[in-house]
Amino acid sequence: MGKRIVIALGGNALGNNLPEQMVAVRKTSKAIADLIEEGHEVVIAHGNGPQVGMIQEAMGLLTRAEPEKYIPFPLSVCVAMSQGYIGYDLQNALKEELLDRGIDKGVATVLTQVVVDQDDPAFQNPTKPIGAFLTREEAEKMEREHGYKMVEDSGRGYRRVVASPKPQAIVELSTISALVGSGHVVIACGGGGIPVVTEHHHHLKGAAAVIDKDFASELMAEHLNADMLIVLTAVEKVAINFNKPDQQWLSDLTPDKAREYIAQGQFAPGSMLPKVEAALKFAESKPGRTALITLLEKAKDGISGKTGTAVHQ
Ligand SMILES: Nc1ncnc2c1ncn2[C@@H]1O[C@H](COP(=O)(O)OP(=O)(O)O)[C@@H](O)[C@H]1O
Ligand SMILES: NC(=O)OP(=O)(O)O
Repeated sequence: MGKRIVIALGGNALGNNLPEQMVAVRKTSKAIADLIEEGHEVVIAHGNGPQVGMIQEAMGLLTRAEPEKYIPFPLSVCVAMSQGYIGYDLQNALKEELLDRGIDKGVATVLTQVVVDQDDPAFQNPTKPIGAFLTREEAEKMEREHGYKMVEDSGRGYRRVVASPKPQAIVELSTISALVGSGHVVIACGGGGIPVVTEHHHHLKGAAAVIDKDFASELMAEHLNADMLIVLTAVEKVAINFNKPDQQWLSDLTPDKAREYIAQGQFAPGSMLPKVEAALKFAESKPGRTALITLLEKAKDGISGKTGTAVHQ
């Protein structure tokens, strides 16, 4: 029987720049269309780390070059831009792939705002890596010239980090739910959602942050009463002792084991840790719910229990 599935697409599903993205979304669309063809209801969220960093960098260059002409763009607006252009590419590639298979379904991106708490301690402690991977020298230059906080990201180079508060509520949830309920394929909560804080008189104010898309996808999966949360990334399974001689790939993970491994520091912050935390939260949110972490091209096999790391009670 078809399941309701929320998919969180990682960086490798989108590429690092526009030409890479246009190629990547075609492959991504094939994997998603396979699930729709099998009768699953699919809701898609995606990351935006490289893209939002690039957009903010480009906007920063413009405003620094001609400060009398351009006003700096807030980070929340950069997140909105990243949702727009990734959603545009993804919805077109997926629509085309579905039509090629004779499936005529509406596919649309919902520009999504996600409420965060303005007192979230994350605002005082930036942890979310965005933008390109840099060398140590380049990172030190960024620190000196722009006052950015830079960190080493899982052995892949240095990246800027920004605040990443936890998602509290999805503003456009009822719209997303109505579209999904009437058979449309929805792309929502892109880049974790545009972070907003609530002010007086229903006013929403953009916040300088990038929400983790794994946590936003988890929240959306809970609220849409999804059966599965699938986090698609660059590894087929989650490992303990990752990249060490005694590395061990995990097929099944109970919430208790996940907590034990988290306490041991088995999962890198900013990369695998939020995925395992989101999977654990979803698995515990209601009996019968499963979260799966695997490769994009293994999504179909993962759903049928052949691969990936499944987190369930
Ligand atoms: N314990 C672990 N098991 C598997 N992968 C891990 C682990 N710790 C860190 N990683 C790294 O985390 C990466 C996934 O994080 P990241 O690339 O940030 O995600 P995304 O796909 O959302 O862009 C994997 O490709 C892997 O290199
Ligand atoms: N917003 C977000 O989580 O992006 P990445 O998945 O690219 O890090």
